[in-house]
Amino acid sequence: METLKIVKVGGNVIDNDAALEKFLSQFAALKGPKVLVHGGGKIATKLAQDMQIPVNMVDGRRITDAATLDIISMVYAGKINKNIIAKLQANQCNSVGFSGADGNAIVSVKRPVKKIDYGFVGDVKKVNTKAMRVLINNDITPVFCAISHDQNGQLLNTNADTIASELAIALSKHYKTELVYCFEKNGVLLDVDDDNSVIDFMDSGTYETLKIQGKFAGGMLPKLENCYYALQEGVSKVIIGNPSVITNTNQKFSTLYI
Ligand SMILES: Nc1ncnc2c1ncn2[C@@H]1O[C@H](COP(=O)(O)OP(=O)(O)O)[C@@H](O)[C@H]1O
Ligand SMILES: CC(=O)N[C@@H](CCC(=O)OP(=O)(O)O)C(=O)O
Repeated sequence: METLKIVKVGGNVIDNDAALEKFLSQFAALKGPKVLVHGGGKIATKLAQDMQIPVNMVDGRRITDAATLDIISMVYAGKINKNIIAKLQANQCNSVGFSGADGNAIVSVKRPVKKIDYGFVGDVKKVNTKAMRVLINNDITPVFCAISHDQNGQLLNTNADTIASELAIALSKHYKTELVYCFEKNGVLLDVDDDNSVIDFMDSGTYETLKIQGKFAGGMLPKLENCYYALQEGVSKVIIGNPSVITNTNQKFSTLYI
């Protein structure tokens, strides 16, 4: 089976022009089949604040009312996705932008209201890989934003880390999949304020212990949940590191395993 890399890049990198340019030139140079997933939560938050629309995050997930859904659709599927595609084309990486509605790629259901009403947030139910595989097998890179749909005409906000892990799981039926999460820190840190405290290897037992000790917060919580879920569901390798990890394996990063 051919190896396919699914690379997710987070909002703090996207929000920094120089860091994004550097990352995209490194991503474009990656050999072999690949898929890019991007977040953009930080930019959506800024725009919502500028428009005086309240921002509510619970455990790293955005409560998405109708006004917020409009903002994230414009920001994720529009501004960010199209800018990334243009920059990849400038780096000779032919690419096509996707939301989960395109090619019926990611079907989700609106999260049921329990303790919290997340609004227009989708939990992934099915990933259809047909359209993306046609592209991948023709050397064209799919670039996904953090939006899914319910197949009844409704767009839904879905955490970008979840989009990446669900794509990796579905594509693992057709390729050997490696999932790489890139963000602004050097990896999963024992002390979030010390970028040198990278946990090189973390098994699921250590993860549970450190979670109880309160070592992870905010967006790191859904990120790690997604990582272990992906490993359980057939993804071969999951790593977390700063953007250079995709081309430079001499630097520190975290490898997760079950
Ligand atoms: N133990 C930890 N190690 C690294 N980052 C952590 C940790 N605990 C919390 N974080 C926070 O999680 C954030 C990453 O989550 P998030 O912002 O969702 O990432 P992304 O930019 O990939 O979307 C980091 O910016 C950091 O502030
Ligand atoms: C439901 C939910 O929380 N969706 C995320 C999707 C964007 C995202 O995940 O962006 P980063 O990777 O930059 O954090 C949000 O709107 O913030």
